[in-house]
Amino acid sequence: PDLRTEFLDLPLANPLMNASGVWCSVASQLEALAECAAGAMVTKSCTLAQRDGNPEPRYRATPWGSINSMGLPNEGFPYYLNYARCHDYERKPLFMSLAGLTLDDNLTMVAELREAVTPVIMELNLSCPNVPGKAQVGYDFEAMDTFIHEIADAYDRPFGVKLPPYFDIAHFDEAAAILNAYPQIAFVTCINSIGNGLVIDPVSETVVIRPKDGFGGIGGDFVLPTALANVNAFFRRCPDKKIIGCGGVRSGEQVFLHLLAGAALVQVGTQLFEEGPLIFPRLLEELQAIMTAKGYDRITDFQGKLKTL
Ligand SMILES: O=C(O)c1[nH]c(=O)[nH]c(=O)c1I
Repeated sequence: PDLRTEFLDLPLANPLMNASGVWCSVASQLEALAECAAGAMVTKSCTLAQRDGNPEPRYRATPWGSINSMGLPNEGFPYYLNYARCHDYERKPLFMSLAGLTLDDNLTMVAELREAVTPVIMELNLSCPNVPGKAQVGYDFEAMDTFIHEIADAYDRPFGVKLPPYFDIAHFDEAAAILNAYPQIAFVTCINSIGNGLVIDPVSETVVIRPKDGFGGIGGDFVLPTALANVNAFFRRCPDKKIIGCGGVRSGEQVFLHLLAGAALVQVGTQLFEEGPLIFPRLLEELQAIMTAKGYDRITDFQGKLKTL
């Protein structure tokens, strides 16, 4: 079967990529992603200045997924802009994730990104749940509208937003209404981690990560139904936009489900953290096996064709 696809008029070898934050914080990791089998890649969300992030331990894998409260550690915007300038775009598209701590910081980064002659695709992260004292924009619809309005004005190209999971139909409706008011938003990445879960070790009777009394974003198997719901909810509500699926992918089957639910591309987070970039050839093989078994020759044969009862 043919796994080739395209995104914003760019050809991709396949619809897979990393989730922002995983295996993409420093040049050595970015170079590994550039060389691996994934069809695209994205950088760690960055702030204007370098950040150490939260105290460790701040990430833990569990049998059903992961919990993290990294706290937005990153090398700072100039570092990732420099990588974007050096990236080989013939090899695969590069997305750059921005997560400024304030609207002004985002506007400063966006203005500089606009001046930089690079075909990088901006993914605006509105959903970081782990910066103490910063409520995430994705759950404040007024702030979300303002952020997007100002950033769309300051930027001259299509871009996307990384959203948190929503759980109420009224919130899907309200968030989609905001996004649909901005044609410049070409894609929506659903979902970021499910914020502020709590993993407790029954033996030590202790939380498993240090920051925020053990509260952190949940990823992995546990979030798959919520991820698929958010992908499909925005796929139905934003017909003029692409949806990038993220959440709960550990095998070809979940890639297939995200594509069926309407995803154009599929990001891998927790399982990439655990397995490394060699997960991508495995996921591609497993996806191809599923397509062969079902008689699908290409992604468009089933993409977005989820059936209801
Ligand atoms: O704690 C983090 O760095 C982090 N962790 C997440 O789970 N999602 C995010 O968007 C971010 I910026």
